[in-house]
Amino acid sequence: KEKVEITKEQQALMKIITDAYNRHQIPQDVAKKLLQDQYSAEENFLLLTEMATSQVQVLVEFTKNIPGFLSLDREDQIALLKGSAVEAMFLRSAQVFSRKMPSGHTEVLEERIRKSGISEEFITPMFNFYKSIGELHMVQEEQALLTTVTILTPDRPYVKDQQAVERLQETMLDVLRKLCVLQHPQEPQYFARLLGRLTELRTLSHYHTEMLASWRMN
Ligand SMILES: O=C(NC1CCCCC1)[C@H]([C@@H]1CCCCO1)n1c(-c2ccc(Cl)cc2)nc2cc(F)c(Cl)cc21
Repeated sequence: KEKVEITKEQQALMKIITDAYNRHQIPQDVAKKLLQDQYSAEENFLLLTEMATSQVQVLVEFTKNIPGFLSLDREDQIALLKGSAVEAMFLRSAQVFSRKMPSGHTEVLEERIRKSGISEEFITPMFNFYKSIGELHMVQEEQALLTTVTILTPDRPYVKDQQAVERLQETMLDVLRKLCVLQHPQEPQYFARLLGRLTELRTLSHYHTEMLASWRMN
């Protein structure tokens, strides 16, 4: 049973990434808005586009704090951002949905999103993903590292120097793996479960264009 230990450098790396992740929250809290008022399908669609747009800006700022990211080829940086923006948006939506809320709030939030205009066929896979993320009860360091690992996916379209991205992603995966072992000692397969969510996330993201195109406007 090897003793898992996070090195000083890995500790520092994790702090930089987690602080950056927490700093770059979405300006106005979309969950609060949805809990306060009931919006029409058009208003919900507008809210989603506004949120997604501000999320992209947040993502760009966040990646600047990923050690090594700015040393990548500039065009590769853009390819990584473009390739991960939708996944990062769904991952953040899942994390917002899974936040501990006063009793009854999550149910209201779910109901409002179910009725927001999204086509029926996408509701189930989307909430299955949100609930599978919620069940992991990730600590904020794990959330930040999981988003970082998603951004640093080497096989995004148009990435030229995949090796350089792979090296960075490996560095982050090593920290995440150790963190999972230390945070969830009772669950040796926790890290594997976490990575399995990234596969589900990629599938959900394939629906994104169709989800927008089929938004049920009145
Ligand atoms: O604005 C949203 N998410 C932002 C995106 C940037 C990061 C912060 C969260 C959307 C909007 C809100 C208005 C109704 C329709 O869903 N949203 C989605 C969602 C995302 C993609 C599509 Cl195509 C459909 C729905 N899932 C959510 C889960 C949630 F818990 C909350 Cl609070 C909002 C959620």
